[in-house]
Amino acid sequence: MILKNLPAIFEPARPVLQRIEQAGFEAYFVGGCVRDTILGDHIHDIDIATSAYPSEIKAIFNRTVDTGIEHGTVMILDHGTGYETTTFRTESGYQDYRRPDHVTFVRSLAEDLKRRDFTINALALKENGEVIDLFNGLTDLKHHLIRAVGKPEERFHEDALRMMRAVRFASKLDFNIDTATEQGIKDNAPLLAKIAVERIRVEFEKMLMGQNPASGLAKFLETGLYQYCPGLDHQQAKLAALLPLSKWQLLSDAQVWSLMAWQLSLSRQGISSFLKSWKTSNDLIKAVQKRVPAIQAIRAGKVDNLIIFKTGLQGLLDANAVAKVFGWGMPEQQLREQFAQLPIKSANQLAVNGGQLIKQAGIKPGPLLGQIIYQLTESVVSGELPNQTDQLISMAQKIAKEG
Ligand SMILES: Nc1ccn([C@@H]2O[C@H](COP(=O)(O)OP(=O)(O)OP(=O)(O)O)[C@@H](O)[C@H]2O)c(=O)n1
Ligand SMILES: [Mg+2]
Repeated sequence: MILKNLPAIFEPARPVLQRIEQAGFEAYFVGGCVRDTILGDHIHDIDIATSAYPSEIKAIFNRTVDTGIEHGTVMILDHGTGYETTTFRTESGYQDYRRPDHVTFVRSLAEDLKRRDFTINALALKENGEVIDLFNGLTDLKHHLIRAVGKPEERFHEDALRMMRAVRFASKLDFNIDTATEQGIKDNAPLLAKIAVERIRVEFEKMLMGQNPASGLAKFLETGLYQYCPGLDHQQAKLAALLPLSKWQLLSDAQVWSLMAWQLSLSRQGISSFLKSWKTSNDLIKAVQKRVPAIQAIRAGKVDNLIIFKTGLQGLLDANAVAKVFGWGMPEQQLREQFAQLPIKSANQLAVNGGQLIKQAGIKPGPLLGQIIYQLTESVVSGELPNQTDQLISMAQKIAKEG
């Protein structure tokens, strides 16, 4: 197969490959960028593989950075753009199911491609548009099939994360998984326990943000992979309840994890421990804790000023995206308008601050001050009280007297 017009992203990289070839070596675009070009999908980055050793690449180009030289990766800097180039390699060992004990540089493209995960990811593209397809990746692309290169078990023993990649691609591309490959995942699913949770998390998130997340999730359940993921091992029934829902379109990790927290009925504390077991950031934990009550409000048709204020616009839109999965979504424009009409949109817009309450309302610093500010904020947000300094101060004095 020859691709006549390569997407624009390849153009500036072509001279880089040409220079490697002129120096007597081979160089190809490889991996996801070739797959996505043939599918006509968006390409987010370009990977280059070459027969030249790192030292040889560094001799050809003036400006390079050693980004992963022990694995054969060197970044070539060309007109302000960096191109990651990796020497063809074979790997051996894999005693821990996640990284090779030895990386050996080789001169043969075939040797390099045969240690890649799936046939659709083992295509190579020459600078002139010629596609090298040694494992029938093109046929599998046409038939929408994810198939391991060679023996599935060997590929999954080399890197157990590839089992998660299979279900991620099934969702992302809306592809099926070849029967032998799927059997390989079932047989080797327990090896996922060897993989760092951060790496699993990336694949899990991408799975739920794909074109057909319900299909990816179904395979994640059928193969038993879920049993080796934090907090999901006993949740088959709740996860399976998501499968009949068809209107998924999640766009961010906050949305993905809010859906999980909602579906698993997690409390505020439960969200924190669940997400800590997935090693997410604290910001994400806070974001999910904000979004779950908003999902509840949307579902109940009780989206009042207070919940809008507490959740914030982005949080509301995320909660609504999750609610949509269940068919409860509100028109986005309505949420935007309700937010726009809030008397104040953040706590610092309150017409009085702690210092003023101490000086002008005679309130002592301490927990009561915090409570008063909270009550004033609530009254202003809900429209009971205008956001005017004098009115807020007299209200504060009244609360202090009564409290
Ligand atoms: N566990 C892995 C990870 C990657 N690869 C190979 O390295 C390429 C690049 O990896 P990566 O960028 O992680 O995945 P892509 O397939 O490019 O998908 P995307 O970047 O779109 O997520 C893959 O296509 C595949 O050939 C592999 O064989 N095994
Ligand atoms: Mg990639």
